[in-house]
Amino acid sequence: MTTVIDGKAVAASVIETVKSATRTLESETGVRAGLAVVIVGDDPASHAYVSSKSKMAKECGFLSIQHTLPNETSQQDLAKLVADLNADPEIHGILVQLPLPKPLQSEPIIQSVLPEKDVDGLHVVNAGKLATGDLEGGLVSCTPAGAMVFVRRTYGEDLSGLNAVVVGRSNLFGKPMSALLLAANATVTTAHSRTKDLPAVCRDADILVAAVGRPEMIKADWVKPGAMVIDVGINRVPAPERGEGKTKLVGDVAFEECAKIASVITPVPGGVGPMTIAMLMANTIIAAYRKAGRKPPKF
Ligand SMILES: Nc1nc2c(c(=O)[nH]1)N[C@@H](CN(C=O)c1ccc(C(=O)N[C@@H](CCC(=O)O)C(=O)O)cc1)CN2
Repeated sequence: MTTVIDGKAVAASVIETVKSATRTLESETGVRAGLAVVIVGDDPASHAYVSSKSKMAKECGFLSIQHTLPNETSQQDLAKLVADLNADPEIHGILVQLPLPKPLQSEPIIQSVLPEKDVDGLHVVNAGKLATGDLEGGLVSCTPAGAMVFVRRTYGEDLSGLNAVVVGRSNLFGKPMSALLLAANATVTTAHSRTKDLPAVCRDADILVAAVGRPEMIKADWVKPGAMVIDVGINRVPAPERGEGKTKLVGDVAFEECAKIASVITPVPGGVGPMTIAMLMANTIIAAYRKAGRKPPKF
């Protein structure tokens, strides 16, 4: 029997932990966790994600601030906003929604967020801590942190003896996911578009993670029987079967056929996606606990 992970349910359990930790922190120290989310431009998907983040932050009991800036925002004005948020003692977490509209450059902005407020986990200090196996001191990028919750709930804390293959090497997902799996003692391969015989490499994986952005690229014969398959892709494709001009979301994994081979699999939608926002809340409460000199909860 294949287990299809219910990402919404797991995310809801993470949010319950965040809510309880928020109440404890406020009642014991008077500190209310604060999250600032910054969005530039008018991309509809980004606006939807940011609204969900701001709404969820309120539900968690945080001070939730959203800065919505126009397309024409200059690099300097955006940098000034980040500097102001860095200096604001009520704000424990800062997230700049990506991608930024052209010609804005995201990297200088990401690196200007104070590492201790970088709840996206993208600052080189946080990426470096993760790369050196320091999982307690830094903040981890939200989507891989969420995928690791699924892995821990399936296999436990120690992945010794398991082969993990991560297809994709982005800074937002592939690299931190590989580092997290390695820190949990898995034998990790980071595969990408230039990997030779990708299907054969994937077939070796006990844990196969797909983050390539190519609809349904991973096929059933790429999957080792009994493997755990985590799909991080979110691709909107035409769905003429639903009516003229209709679309649907699919992952990077051909779900129906791969579900017959895997023992555990995540769906799209409803798998890793909801964990991204839940782990942003988790990172914010971790940052607030650290600022207050308290030991943060574990997720
Ligand atoms: N600064 C950041 N920018 C972006 C990130 C990020 O982690 N930090 N990730 C993505 C977008 N994203 C959050 O920002 C995000 C993507 C998807 C989901 C989600 O819940 N997806 C649902 C489907 C949603 C739909 O119907 O469209 C799912 O998979 O079930 C949440 C957050 C890029 N930018």
